[in-house]
Amino acid sequence: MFLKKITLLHEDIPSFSTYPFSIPSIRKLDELNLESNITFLVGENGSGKSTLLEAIADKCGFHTAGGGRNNSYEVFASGSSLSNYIRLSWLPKITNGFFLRAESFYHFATYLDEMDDPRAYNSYGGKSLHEQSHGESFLSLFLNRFNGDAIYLLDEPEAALSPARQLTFLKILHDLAEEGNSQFIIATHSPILLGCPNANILSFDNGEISKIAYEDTDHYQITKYFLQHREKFLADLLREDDE
Ligand SMILES: Nc1ncnc2c1ncn2[C@@H]1O[C@H](COP(=O)(O)OP(=O)(O)OP(=O)(O)O)[C@@H](O)[C@H]1O
Repeated sequence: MFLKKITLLHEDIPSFSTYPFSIPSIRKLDELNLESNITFLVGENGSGKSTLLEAIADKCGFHTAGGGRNNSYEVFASGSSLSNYIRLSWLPKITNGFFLRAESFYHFATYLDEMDDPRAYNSYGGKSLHEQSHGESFLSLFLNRFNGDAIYLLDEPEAALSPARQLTFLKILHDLAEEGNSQFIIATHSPILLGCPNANILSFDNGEISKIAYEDTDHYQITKYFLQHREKFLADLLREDDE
């Protein structure tokens, strides 16, 4: 592990009534201890996961639209100033890593193409990411670019992956974390990825960031109930809509 703790510098914050400090989970943040090579961030849409992940990426010097330290390209800038108000505690400090933002990965692929140098693709499966399907390009990144002694910040990596490929990714993740000495912080809605062994799950729900067991997440409970009681679940859901 490398990144051990994230601290919100409360005393420096001008106002808690504007974004990003108005987000309940961020407002209540004090110190967040990371205890595993894999930390998942879960929570309802809009609960603050991406905001925190992007601030960590910015603080690491990664491009906030996606990429590593050496990737500099023109695309929308970071939307929040949270990175100016957090402290990252490392032991040891590393600078190698990557920020994957599913929603802007297209721009990263274009940036590689515009370098107009075949060597640019070496870490991404040997050919343009635009010539690979969305899911294939994600897996190329995970398989070729990700290796040891690095921190990877991933925002919804499951976005392009079929359930089978999510399992492939889970295996890559597990092996890199166990044997490759890589650290991952991953915002996800995937009940498959969340099942990765030896991971810590942090919930952003209920206005705070707190540790949660896999079986207590909505992702696990709703998916399990849906699969086990699909007909009843749908009947109840659709009846509610009709009322
Ligand atoms: N640039 C911005 N300016 C103002 N508010 C913003 C901005 N970006 C996000 N927000 C708000 O901050 C809140 C947290 O957004 P964030 O993207 O961090 O949520 P999230 O937990 O990652 O959600 P999701 O699961 O949908 O990706 C949301 O209510 C969102 O509307």
